[in-house]
Amino acid sequence: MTADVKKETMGFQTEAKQLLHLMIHSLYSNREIFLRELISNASDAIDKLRFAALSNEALLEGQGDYQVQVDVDKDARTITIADNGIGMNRDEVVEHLGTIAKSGTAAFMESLTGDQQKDSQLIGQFGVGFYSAFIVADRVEVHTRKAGEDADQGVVWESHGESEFSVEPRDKATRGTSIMLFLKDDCEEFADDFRVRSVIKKYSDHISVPVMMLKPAAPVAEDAEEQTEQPPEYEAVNEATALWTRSRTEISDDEYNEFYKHVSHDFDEPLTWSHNKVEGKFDYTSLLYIPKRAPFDMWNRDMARGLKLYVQRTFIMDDAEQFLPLYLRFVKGVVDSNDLPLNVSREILQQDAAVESMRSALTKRVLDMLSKLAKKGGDDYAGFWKEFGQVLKEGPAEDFANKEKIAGLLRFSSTHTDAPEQDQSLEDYVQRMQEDQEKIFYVVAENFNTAKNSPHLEVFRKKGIEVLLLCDRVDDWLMNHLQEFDGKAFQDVARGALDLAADTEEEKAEQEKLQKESEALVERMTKVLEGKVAEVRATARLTDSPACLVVGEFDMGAQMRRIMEAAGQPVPDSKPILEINPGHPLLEMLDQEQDEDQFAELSAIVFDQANLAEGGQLDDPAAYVSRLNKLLLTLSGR
Ligand SMILES: Nc1ncnc2c1ncn2[C@@H]1O[C@H](COP(=O)(O)OP(=O)(O)OP(=O)(O)O)[C@@H](O)[C@H]1O
Repeated sequence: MTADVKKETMGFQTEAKQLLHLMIHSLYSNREIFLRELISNASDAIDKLRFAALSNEALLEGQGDYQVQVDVDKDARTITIADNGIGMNRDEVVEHLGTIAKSGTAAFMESLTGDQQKDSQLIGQFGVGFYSAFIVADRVEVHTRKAGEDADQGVVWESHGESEFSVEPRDKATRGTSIMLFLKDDCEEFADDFRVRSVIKKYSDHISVPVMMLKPAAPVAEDAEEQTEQPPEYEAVNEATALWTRSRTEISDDEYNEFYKHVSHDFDEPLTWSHNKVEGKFDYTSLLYIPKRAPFDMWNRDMARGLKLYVQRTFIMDDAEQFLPLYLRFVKGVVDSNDLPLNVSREILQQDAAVESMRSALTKRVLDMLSKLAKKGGDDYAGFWKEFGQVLKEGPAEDFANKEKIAGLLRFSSTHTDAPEQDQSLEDYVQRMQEDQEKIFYVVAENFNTAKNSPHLEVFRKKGIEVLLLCDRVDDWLMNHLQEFDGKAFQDVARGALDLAADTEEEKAEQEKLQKESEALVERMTKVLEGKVAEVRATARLTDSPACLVVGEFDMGAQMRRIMEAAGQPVPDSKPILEINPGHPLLEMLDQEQDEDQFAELSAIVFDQANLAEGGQLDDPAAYVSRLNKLLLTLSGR
């Protein structure tokens, strides 16, 4: 049987085809990155073998020197990247090189705009990987064989990067993967030894395995009588020590940046990083990065998250999620422990006391790194907040111990600026607090405008007291877990009775008078609104609006109630309190109304409007419209 008979041609998965096409076009101006991607994959494959060999030495086939070898052939216009890593069997080749296994790929494809510049950033963030070979090559041949298997289990995968690829068996004596790129006409620079060396140096210096290239031939002496054939000699082109093991002072920003791209598969540079060696009870090194941009799948529950775990410089696993809490899931990097056993598994990590203590130290590190970024000023922290603020807001609920620290990192919009940008810190707020103000006030609403124009703010605006304007979905939940900051309690302005310490004695007396005078009105309204409200009471918190709704001190906030209802969750049955502004002409009119039916109608309108003003939904909107229409008609006397 000839090899041809076993050759099979297959089609790329639709998403893979789209990605290939887009990548070739949008990344062309940055095409040298294909080398970084292929060397990064080769190094990952070696890491995987090194780990597998810990429990099965036979996989090494007696050859434990790991390396990546890069060969160029100017005449044939090819470049070959070969590794002696884990390799792939036939099924793996088809799966890994013919499909994209990442969850959310289809949604990602839909988010592409067709605008080259924007798309190239998105694609970078998605991770370009193996397919980047087709930016420079019009034909790619992958010859691979899984470590530990026989030579006749070798496979060749080949494609022109259009819609199809083929696979066929071919013997391979050595384990690992060799990728040969047949370069496009205008990419022959990548068959040039000097050019390739400089690209490797630039992108792959930090890779811990040596990347070998043929040593330039020594000049042959003219009087040499007979030229003897020397076996080709290879030399390492990169530094080949794991970057995090080197001392901070020796590492340049460029090297940190490139290493980030290797561990994160991000195309962009990181926002900041923190590199630390810890000695003492536990010995470990960590290198943690904050990305500039949120990954496309940050809200996907199955997104890959966590750090790359090494034990004594041996790669153990990707996405070790036990080292950081969920609300810091955007952090990328490496942790290398000297204490954990080499055969550590995910299950062991979950129960290990050393891991627990590393997790709390690493969490502090990240929070400190963010505080530093925030203190530095400039746009960096604002950029961070825009991308990851929503995730950080999950923090106080998840991480009780660091609540105060996280609170210091939060940013809000507030009546101080009245703008939707979330750029005010609690520290700023506290500094601006009035002399006898004891609480930090906030309002939560569906959206920014509803928050900003909330009737609950009227008295605060009048008195010049700042209120935080919250309108993100997580906000009600966040505030349930944030009781205080800097010793000052938080107070929802739409919850419970309003007690402003800033009120003067005169104002307090005035309020009491108001309560007394409106007793009759309150009683009448309570009667006609029975079943709809828990209570009706007069308030001094309104200046322009006739009424507003307030939730009881211990009841669920209105926003939380709406979210839970939308999610089909049962919500406890609690009724709002209607607070009225007796000085408002509408209420004065109501007070004068003798006709009890008319009084009931008007009261119902006041109640429904208070609900609408805070972004609520009416129980019976049609009844509201009909009441209002009846009222409008009386205007024209019909
Ligand atoms: N040199 C190699 N040796 C062994 N397996 C490889 C090699 N190169 C690629 N693979 C396999 O193919 C898969 C797909 O590679 P690809 O580079 O497209 O994506 P990735 O490395 O998983 O992530 P990213 O797209 O973010 O780089 C890899 O996960 C790996 O399983």
